[in-house]
Amino acid sequence: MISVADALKHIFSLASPLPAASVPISEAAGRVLAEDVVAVRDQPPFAASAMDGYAARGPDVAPGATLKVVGEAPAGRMWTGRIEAGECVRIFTGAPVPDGADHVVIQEDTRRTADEIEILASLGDGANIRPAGGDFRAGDRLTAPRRLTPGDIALAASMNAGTLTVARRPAVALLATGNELVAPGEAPARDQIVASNTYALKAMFEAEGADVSLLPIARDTAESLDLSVQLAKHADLLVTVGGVSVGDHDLVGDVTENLGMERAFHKVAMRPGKPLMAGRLGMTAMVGLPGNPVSSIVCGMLFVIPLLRAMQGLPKVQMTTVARPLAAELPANGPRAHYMRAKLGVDGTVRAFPSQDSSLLSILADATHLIVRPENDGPRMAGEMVETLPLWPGTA
Ligand SMILES: Nc1nc2c(c(=O)[nH]1)N[C@H]1C(S)=C(S)[C@@H](COP(=O)(O)OP(=O)(O)OC[C@H]3O[C@@H](n4cnc5c(N)ncnc54)[C@H](O)[C@@H]3O)O[C@H]1N2
Ligand code: MOO
Repeated sequence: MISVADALKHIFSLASPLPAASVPISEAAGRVLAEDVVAVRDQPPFAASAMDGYAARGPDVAPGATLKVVGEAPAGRMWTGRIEAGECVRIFTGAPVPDGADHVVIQEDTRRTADEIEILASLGDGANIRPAGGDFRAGDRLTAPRRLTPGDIALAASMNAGTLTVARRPAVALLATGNELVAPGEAPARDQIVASNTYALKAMFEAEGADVSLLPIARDTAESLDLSVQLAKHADLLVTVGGVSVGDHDLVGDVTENLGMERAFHKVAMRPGKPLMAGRLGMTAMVGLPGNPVSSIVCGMLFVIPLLRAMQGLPKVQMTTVARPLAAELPANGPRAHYMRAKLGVDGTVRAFPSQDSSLLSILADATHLIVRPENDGPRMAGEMVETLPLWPGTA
């Protein structure tokens, strides 16, 4: 059995970064940027008014002063004259500030008559002008690689990028295996259960930018598995669920090896997830997740998500953990790293659920975090800091 860190190294060696593609900016959120976006002009491109009011010259701006209104500058239509002493221009938020002006007096601080304004005693001390290039300059970059957040998209749009170069979405074929499984909504026989894992995994991988196709459930026969694996031939990644342990009906390893899989490893010193397997089948990377629902979801999170990120050009790093205090003591851990379902309390502590059986989805759904116990970690007291992984980012 290898360690979680070594298993992840092997998994990364299965990944080659996918080629880049160009997408309209309106479709780019959540994709991984493959090429820097470079600003072609300053933003704002001109000194712009930050308020609705009157643009004027600094020395003229004083309570009690009277200024002649000589023009109007709405956003999108600049006033091209030059403001002289004793003059002002009616201006609106976002409009270019006319030459000669270095102040915008907000309209609340003025009294307007037909073609004059009087500046009131309430005058504030702000110039209310956004300098040219105050946001970014021509040549500034939004650097790749990065997963594009809505904020990045707004910045790239502002840099005038109509299309962005992003990594192609990894094509993932997801395959549940087992005679006992039916799809949700179907009628299970008395000795059957409903497949659950692949639906969670599909959601997790899609949230990482993958294009996931759910293959029909394979039966525990070499023929059925063989056929299903063939269906995944054009995928970048095949993720199987179940059939990787040592039972007579656990055929995923044998079938994929007969089809030419170069195995990277089988079995990892972790709980849940011990029978994890990975390798390469031709051009397709393959990860064989254990069948128990929690095992597959934990392994999907620890290994497949970092792999999908690496395929999209992001750094090859493990999932980021956060240290949090324990709500209650934990006994010493054994020789396998343990990923314990836990709940974050309002006081910021994490409490492990008493049962950690890897079949219990009710506990997984109630959990917010996994507590990461390293191999042979000693007993831990309440209040001690432990590393945690958020289970469902974006929901807490
Ligand atoms: N003698 C041993 N038996 C087992 C070992 C072992 O080391 N020695 N390891 C155990 C561990 S740990 C795990 S995890 C499981 C994993 O085995 P498989 O990957 O071969 O998974 P299956 O046997 O096919 O299924 C296990 C369990 O999960 C249910 N399952 C499978 N797929 C799904 C699905 N898509 N949705 C919901 N539930 C699923 C399946 O019905 C079984 O109950 O092996 C242990 N055994
Ligand atoms: O470690 Mo297996 O992954 O529980 O149930």
